[in-house]
Amino acid sequence: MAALSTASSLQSFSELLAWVRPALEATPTARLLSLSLPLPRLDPLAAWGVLGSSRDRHYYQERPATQEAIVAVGPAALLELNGPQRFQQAQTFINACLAQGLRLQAEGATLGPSFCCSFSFFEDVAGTAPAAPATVFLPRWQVRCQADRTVLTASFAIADRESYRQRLEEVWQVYQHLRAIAQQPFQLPPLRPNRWLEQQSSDPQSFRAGVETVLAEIAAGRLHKGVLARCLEAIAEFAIVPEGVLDRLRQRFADCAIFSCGDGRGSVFLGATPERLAAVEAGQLVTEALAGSAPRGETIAADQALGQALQANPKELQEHQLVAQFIRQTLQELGLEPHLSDRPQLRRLSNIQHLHTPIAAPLPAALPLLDVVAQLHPTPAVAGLPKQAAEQAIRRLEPFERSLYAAPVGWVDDQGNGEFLVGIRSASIQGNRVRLCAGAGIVPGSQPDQELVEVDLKLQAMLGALI
Ligand SMILES: C=C(O[C@@H]1C=C(C(=O)O)C=C[C@H]1O)C(=O)O
Repeated sequence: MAALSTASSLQSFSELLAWVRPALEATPTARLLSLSLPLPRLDPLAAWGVLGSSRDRHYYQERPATQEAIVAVGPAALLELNGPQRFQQAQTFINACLAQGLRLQAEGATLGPSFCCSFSFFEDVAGTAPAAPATVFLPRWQVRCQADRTVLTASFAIADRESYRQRLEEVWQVYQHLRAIAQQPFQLPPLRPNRWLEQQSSDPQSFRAGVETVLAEIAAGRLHKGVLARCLEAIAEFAIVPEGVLDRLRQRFADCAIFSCGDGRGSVFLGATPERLAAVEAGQLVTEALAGSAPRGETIAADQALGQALQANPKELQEHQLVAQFIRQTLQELGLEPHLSDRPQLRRLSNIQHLHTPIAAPLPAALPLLDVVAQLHPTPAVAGLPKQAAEQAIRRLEPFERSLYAAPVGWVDDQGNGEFLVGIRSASIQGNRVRLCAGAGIVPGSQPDQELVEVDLKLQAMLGALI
């Protein structure tokens, strides 16, 4: 296991070297070094501009409402994999990296390295899909922001006992650069005006027919709930700038989690999701049921009426309860004791409102977050119930590959803390081409036309933020 030492505030490169060298000498087995240094508060998008760009392999996550963010750029260690054991294999890789790693934290830098992960919706994906079914990487550069602290963590392989000096010089330079930009207000460079040249959505008639088929499967007792999505593809005149999209998303959807995953090969999957699959902090697991939707009203009175109608609508309540019960049961099967209220609250986003039940459970240290993610994904909020029959219906009825849509993206750190989001309200970007998916839950009483309206509302909100 890695040693952990601290250094009081570092003023110069020679102090950094004098701190790291003896620690490395005392740990001859270390193959990876992670170095954490304290920073003043800074804008995560500004930090990204120093560490690299959306063209690099990256994971970006920001919650504007709580001022939490993680910016992770470039791989110091990377694994791409597929198959039914992908969550467990990702955890094995993380354990192996931690076992070979030496982690050093300077005073005030009490946040360690994180491993950033993305998993596709299904365990295997078509050969043409841009994303690997599972990716986990230890970032070369990471800035983590919390309300009370900001920390740079640089990680790199130690090839031999001499070459680390050059890496350390680079770390020192980046550290100085980040400290300097923290003093300045941040603004993205102006983006050139862009426009859509072409837009094409999957056939609305085949979506309606899919909804009818799911309703027939429910009537026949093969399904309790299904979730069907539509896909929209668009081509813009110029390449879409992911940093610009994220900046817009964080302004428009400040109460959501803004995220971006890039494979460093030209594909970026980003979005503003209201849905957290699972998070762990200090031994507490937090998850939620989010299902059941209504539009926002034009006036306060109309909005409240829509919200109250949503909370009293038996069809929406059933759709929601199936999700809450599934999560409760899954956590209980993992030996946990989840707490949740019987009545869902309202979660109001700028364009839509949902039924929402927060769920929490103490999590023993022996149970990693990824084990919980493996059991929860896909919840009936994005797949349906029973899981297997719902997944088969999706494969049969959706005329496109879900890829990363509605799948888990997130991170876990060296202390077992972390967060996985559900990758909805999202888009895949490749240069000037984008692909968006959005879905809706189908239960008895669902109307194909209404589901189509709900899905299109979700698609348009995302499309409008892309250029
Ligand atoms: C599937 C999506 O959203 C899910 C479906 C919802 C619903 O049907 O009411 C609500 C929230 C999400 O759990 C999506 O946005 O694509």
